Amino acid sequence: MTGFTLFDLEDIVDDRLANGDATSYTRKLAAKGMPKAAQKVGEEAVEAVIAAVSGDRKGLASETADLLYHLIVVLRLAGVPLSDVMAELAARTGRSGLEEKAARPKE
Ligand SMILES: N=c1c2ncn([C@@H]3O[C@H](COP(=O)(O)OP(=O)(O)OP(=O)(O)O)[C@@H](O)[C@H]3O)c2ncn1[C@@H]1O[C@H](COP(=O)(O)O)[C@@H](O)[C@H]1O
Repeated sequence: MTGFTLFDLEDIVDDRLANGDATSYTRKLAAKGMPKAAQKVGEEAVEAVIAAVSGDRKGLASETADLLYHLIVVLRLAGVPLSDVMAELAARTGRSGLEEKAARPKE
C-alpha cells in the first residue's frame, strides 16, 4: 500500500500538460488531441477487460493503471477536475446502484 493517490497523478499530469518537454509521453499524447487520448482510454479498457476475463490478476492491475492514467489525461484535456468525479461518486454513497437505476428518467 502506498500513499500515492489519483490526485497525485492528476497533479503530475497537469504539470506535464503545462510544462512537459519532448521526453513527456503526456505532452506527446496531448499534442495529438482529444480523439487520440480518448482512443487510448478505449484501448486500455479493452486490455483491462481481457486481463480480467482471462484471470490475469497482475495484468489486470497493470492495465487498470494504464486505464486510470489515460482517463485522467482525458479528464484534464476536457477541463474536468478529478474532484468532480470524486464528488459524483461521493454523492452516490448510501444509495444502491439498483436504486439509482430505478430512479433514472424513463426514455
Ligand atoms: N502512469 C503513467 C502511464 N501509464 C502508461 N503510460 C504510458 O502510456 C503509453 C502506452 O503505451 P502503448 O504501447 O499502449 O501506446 P504507444 O505505442 O506508446 O502509443 P500509440 O502508438 O498507441 O499512440 C506508454 O508509453 C506508457 O509508458 C504512462 N505514462 C505516464 N504515466 C505517469 O505520468 C507521469 C509523467 O509521464 P511523462 O508525461 O512521460 O513525463 C509518469 O511519471 C507517470 O506517473
